[in-house]
Amino acid sequence: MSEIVFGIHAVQALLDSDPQRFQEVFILKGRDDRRLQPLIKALEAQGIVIQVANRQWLDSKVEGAVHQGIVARVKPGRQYQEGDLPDLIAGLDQPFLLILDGVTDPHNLGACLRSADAAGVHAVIVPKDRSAQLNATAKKVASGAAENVPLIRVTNLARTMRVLQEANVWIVGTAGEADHTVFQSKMTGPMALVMGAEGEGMRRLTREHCDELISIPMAGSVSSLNVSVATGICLFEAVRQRTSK
Ligand SMILES: C[S@@+](CC[C@H](N)C(=O)[O-])C[C@H]1O[C@@H](n2cnc3c(N)ncnc32)[C@H](O)[C@@H]1O
Repeated sequence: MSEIVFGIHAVQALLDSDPQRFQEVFILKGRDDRRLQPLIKALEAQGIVIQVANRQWLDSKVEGAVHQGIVARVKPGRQYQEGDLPDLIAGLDQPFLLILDGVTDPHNLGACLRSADAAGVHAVIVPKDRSAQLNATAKKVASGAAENVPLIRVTNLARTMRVLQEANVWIVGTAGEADHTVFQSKMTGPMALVMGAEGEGMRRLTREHCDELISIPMAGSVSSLNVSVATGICLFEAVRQRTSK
């Protein structure tokens, strides 16, 4: 079994975090740019096999995404299971979690993972039957974050939310119409932020299981933000609060 990782940042991030996972790397024939060269050198220094491939072959490996002239075949990373969640939380002082209730676009999943990683989120939770796959595109957009942040797929999201609440995790849902804004919310303790689907937002049951609903104030004519943008705003407001003395 192997997975594909592509793009300069994603390959670099995996090399930094877990070089043992590389099986082989393919670079575009004739590609000789300044951004790729240091990465090739670093890969070679780790003894990783590098081969040259033509554009058509590389394109065929990445589902039409932009590979920036580099595609790696790697061993699968650690897969987290639903049963890992209680242990993961138990080991944390102040759990900081992100729940994506129905984000189905791999670009959005990747962008949310990237923001989650940057914000120091301990795990991202998604419903098994209602989420984008962590495919090559999501990993590329995540820019290495997919290798770092545990992604946990759960069968019944409402049940998982109850488990989190029993562990004293405060669950903050997001909805454009909520009266309380993200800037008024207190996000300093153990918490899980819940984001909704691209089209319909959070499901009714998910919404009902939230302890609090917050909105991001919208000043213009558009009624909502892209889910990954909204994720970044809410996570970093939480980071601001959690890190200010
Ligand atoms: C494109 S929006 C969904 C819009 C949907 N029509 C709704 O009413 O929720 C996707 C997700 O991004 C987040 N989001 C976008 N704009 C937001 C805002 N102004 N306030 C809070 N959350 C927002 C929410 O998590 C939402 O479920």
